[in-house]
Amino acid sequence: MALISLHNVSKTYPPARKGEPPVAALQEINLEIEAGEIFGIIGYSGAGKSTLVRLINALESSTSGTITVDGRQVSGVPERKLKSIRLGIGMIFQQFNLFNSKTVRNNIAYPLRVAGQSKAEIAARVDELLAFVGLTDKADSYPEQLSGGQKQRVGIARALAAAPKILLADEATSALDPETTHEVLALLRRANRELGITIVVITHEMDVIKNLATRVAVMDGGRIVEQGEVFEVFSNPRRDSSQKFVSTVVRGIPSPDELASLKARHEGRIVTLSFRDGDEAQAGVFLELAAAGVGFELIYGGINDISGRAFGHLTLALKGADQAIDDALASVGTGIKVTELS
Ligand SMILES: Nc1ncnc2c1ncn2[C@@H]1O[C@H](COP(=O)(O)OP(=O)(O)OP(=O)(O)O)[C@@H](O)[C@H]1O
Repeated sequence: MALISLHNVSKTYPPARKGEPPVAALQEINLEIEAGEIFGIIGYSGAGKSTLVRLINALESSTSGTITVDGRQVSGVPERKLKSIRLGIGMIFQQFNLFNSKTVRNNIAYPLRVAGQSKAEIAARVDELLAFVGLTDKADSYPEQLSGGQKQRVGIARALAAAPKILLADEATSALDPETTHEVLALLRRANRELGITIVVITHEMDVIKNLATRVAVMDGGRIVEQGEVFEVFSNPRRDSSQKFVSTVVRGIPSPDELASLKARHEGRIVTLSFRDGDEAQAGVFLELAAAGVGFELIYGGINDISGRAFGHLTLALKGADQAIDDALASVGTGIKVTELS
């Protein structure tokens, strides 16, 4: 059974003002997150990501549907039973949410104190966590003396303190610069690999999903519009909203402005060929075009590497008789994806 499972989950909020319709924040969500994976949830602001997180960690209840976490039902359960479920879930946040009046050591110790551990147990565990996140020398510093990346490392240590099975990262790198983001992502990968913790990453940053997650769900308007292996969703997004996200980080797809400029500079019909690792037709494409008497010029392109697999997009300007181009594209299109850019 999946570690986190949502079945037909919906969440409706009452309207902000009388006479307005209720807010359907989540609609018919079906999601299974397996133990040990790093699962990404992506979507624009208002898509429902934070609501989904609040349902998973039992801070709010769903309007309908069932949610189970680590084999236990979360939906429709009395408050006193939710405490132990919440203890099994660590959280990190965009704004770190550290106690500014406590030292790094005491921030990390906080959940252990709440759980009633002894002083000696807490001291030993905090030392272990400080070493894990590389902040042993900052144990007695206060949050304001730390950089953003260091603050998030404290946040991660605190979230890991009670050895939860699940870590929810809600926009955890959105306030950080690219280099620091990289470091924090490396630490999360290490927590997943070395501690076996399941990580759910909520973000609007496609780059984070690309570099961290193994599977992803794309949310739009309270629904999951697409989900699958990151490589699959990135190399062949099936829905418009996923395509929009993916095109922001994938190399080789011209933006609308770039396409306009390409069209102004090149004659002929413009097509993008999308290749993926293992597409056998790749090598034959250019031979096929040449054999059909279609001239081509390479005008745009790029290769991406995700989860150790490659995919890419090459944009060509084609010259020749329309019929010859149509026939060649139909034939090429049986082996790889061809998109004509109009
Ligand atoms: N407590 C609430 N009461 C009423 N409406 C809410 C509440 N929380 C969220 N909403 C609405 O539910 C929808 C989804 O919001 P949610 O915060 O889950 O989206 P999000 O994808 O996390 O966005 P962001 O990235 O901006 O946090 C939005 O229309 C939001 O206005």
